[in-house]
Amino acid sequence: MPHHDVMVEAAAMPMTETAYAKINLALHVRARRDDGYHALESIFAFAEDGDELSAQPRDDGAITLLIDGPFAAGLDVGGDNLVMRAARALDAYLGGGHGAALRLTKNLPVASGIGGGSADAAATLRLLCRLWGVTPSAEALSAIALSLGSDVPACLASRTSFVGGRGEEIADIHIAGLDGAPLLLVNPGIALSTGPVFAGWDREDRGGLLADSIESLVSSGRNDLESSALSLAPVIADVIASLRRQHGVLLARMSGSGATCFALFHTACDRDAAAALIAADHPGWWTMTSRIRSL
Ligand SMILES: C[C@](O)(CO)[C@H](O)COP(=O)(O)OP(=O)(O)OC[C@H]1O[C@@H](n2ccc(N)nc2=O)[C@H](O)[C@@H]1O
Ligand SMILES: Nc1ncnc2c1ncn2[C@@H]1O[C@H](COP(=O)(O)OP(=O)(O)OP(=O)(O)O)[C@@H](O)[C@H]1O
Repeated sequence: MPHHDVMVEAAAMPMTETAYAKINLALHVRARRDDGYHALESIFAFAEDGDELSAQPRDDGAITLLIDGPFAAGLDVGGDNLVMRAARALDAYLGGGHGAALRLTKNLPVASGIGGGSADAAATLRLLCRLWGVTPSAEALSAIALSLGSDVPACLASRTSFVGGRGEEIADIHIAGLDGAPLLLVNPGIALSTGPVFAGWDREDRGGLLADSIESLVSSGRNDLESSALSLAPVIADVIASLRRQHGVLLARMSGSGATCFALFHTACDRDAAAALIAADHPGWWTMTSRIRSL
């Protein structure tokens, strides 16, 4: 095959990125701020799996989006989609005129506390920087990310981190035994909007987050949004209880504003057995097996 045909074929291959599911291993809400947001302390970790994004260049300067996958039906491809908002924000920062044909395969439930939309937005920024051959400064990219949502800056690197402020203060951390830990996510089939869950927080500061091991995450970590989410969706208590009674569980808790809960396991066998038992008991619940992403 002549060399130039190989080049043409290679150029037609879409570029891809994974939008890694986000897990709040602990989420301490410290205060309601004057701007309506809440000051947080959280340990973010990421699954190795999530939504999938792909992009190809478009010469006409248009940005388009197609959505497929198991949770595509819950989403609109219009300008409100976080993928479109991220693409337009980056294009505007670059002065406009960049085209892309984007495809999102929506594997994660929508409005479920695992940052699906935020991870999609961050993955779109990573993908389009590659597609358009641009390297904005880390500060510029973080500012674009924060304009899209509080979780988006941490989703840019998708590394285990300590997150403070509204979500924009990010420091990498190492927690012994966490990298590659077998992970199970379970959602009872309920969408919960983040705003009302924060609004139901009882405004009691239960103290800061100091956790450097899985054991200290278990003993001193909390999710301060759990009781508010539970009052909106009581079934979350059943999800947490089903995870906690499984063999080989290290830590089980709700993630973010719910309703998805996660569990970390000693072994992949323990995790897979738990996933099978929970799926058999609750056929309407969504489950995903993965591992904690390590870099
Ligand atoms: C619950 C978490 O997922 C934990 O990681 C995040 O704090 C929420 O992040 P997010 O979904 O990206 O949230 P945003 O889209 O920025 O905000 C949605 C709504 O959640 C509330 N919100 C969000 C973040 C924050 N630190 N304080 C808040 O009170 C606000 O009412 C806001 O209007
Ligand atoms: N690509 C997208 N994927 C998911 N939700 C999107 C997307 N684009 C826009 N949204 C909207 O964003 C809202 C929040 O979605 P998301 O799935 O990020 O919430 P979440 O899982 O509760 O996140 P968090 O953990 O940050 O609270 C939903 O109400 C949804 O309609």
